[in-house]
Amino acid sequence: MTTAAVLGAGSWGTAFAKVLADAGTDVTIWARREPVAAAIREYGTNPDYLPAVRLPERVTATSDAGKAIAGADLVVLAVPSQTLRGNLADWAGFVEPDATLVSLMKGIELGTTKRMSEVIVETAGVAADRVAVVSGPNLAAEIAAEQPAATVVACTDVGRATQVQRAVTTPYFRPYTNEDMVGCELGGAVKNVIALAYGIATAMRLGDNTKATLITRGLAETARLGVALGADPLTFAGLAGLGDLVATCSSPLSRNRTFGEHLGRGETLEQAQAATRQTAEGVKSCLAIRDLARTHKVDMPITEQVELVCHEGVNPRSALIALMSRETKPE
Ligand SMILES: NC(=O)C1=CN([C@@H]2O[C@H](COP(=O)(O)OP(=O)(O)OC[C@H]3O[C@@H](n4cnc5c(N)ncnc54)[C@H](O)[C@@H]3O)[C@@H](O)[C@H]2O)C=CC1
Ligand SMILES: O=C(CO)COP(=O)(O)O
Repeated sequence: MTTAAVLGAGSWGTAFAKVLADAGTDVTIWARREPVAAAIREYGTNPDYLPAVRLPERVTATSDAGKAIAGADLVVLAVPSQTLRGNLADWAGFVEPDATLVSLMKGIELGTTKRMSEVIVETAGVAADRVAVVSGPNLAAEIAAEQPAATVVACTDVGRATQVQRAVTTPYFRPYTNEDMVGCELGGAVKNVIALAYGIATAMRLGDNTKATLITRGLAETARLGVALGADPLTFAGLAGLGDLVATCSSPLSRNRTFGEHLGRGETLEQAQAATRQTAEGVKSCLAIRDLARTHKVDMPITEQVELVCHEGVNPRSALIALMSRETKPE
């Protein structure tokens, strides 16, 4: 019998706790705010993030992270990428010696340009093969509504990947295992940046050819970076690559796409932040991904322009002109 702690009671942490419980795993969610933990315990709902979703009885919650983590076989991390290092420093001492740490996060750390699994290894002081990543086309609200979806569980230890796979297999959630951590994590992080570009294009009323071009060339630059960092190029054709990119770009549920729409309507970063509440990871990660690309001498023109629009106040129309006037080259 597997038990899990889910650290972070946002949309994905909450929906993922439901998946675990529906697969037969006992789950304790850690919520930063006690009223959220109390509502999950008493009413079986998360009023702030997924108010319409009734959580299974196997799900409970606490605002005491130590209580959630102690005894858990799976420690699932579902906080914003940029807060992970600080959070995990407080939590690492509670993690059981053979527990698997599972990252749900889709971001790259600012300053260090590290992937989330690297931050986990460093901060929790665990071997890299104890860390798994779950990534795929998994919009939280759709999963919580039990709309059929698939995902990837990546881990260099195939046994652990299979254990996590088993712990999250339900009639509506179908996980595949994969050993390519780098590819899965980059696919998840970079698609958020491309979804910002897609949202900008949507608000500018650009057509389907433009949007298909953004998806395709966005995937090309993601794969270029991935290959430079040792990923398997085939991963980018899979669920954690193309699958997640298409879901995020095409869905009005995506926070990154929605954030991009605000920018595309001419709002400043501050105005877009004020108008949106949940985590849009691409806004910060675009800086770290741009830095990573420059370090590895990888050309990522869409990411460069998204960063300029987000953080340098560049007008979306100028960004579009810059992309379209680049030197022509073979595909
Ligand atoms: N929502 C979705 O559909 C999906 C999200 N993800 C990824 O999952 C990760 C978590 O995202 P969501 O749950 O969607 O975010 P969210 O914005 O819904 O919730 C974030 C949670 O983190 C908490 N939080 C905020 N600042 C914190 C801090 N300083 N310390 C500790 N906790 C803090 C919030 O209270 C909230 O419970 C992100 O990396 C996201 O990219 C991945 C797949 C699907
Ligand atoms: O990662 C996601 C879907 O797989 C969710 O995307 P957003 O964070 O843009 O909502």
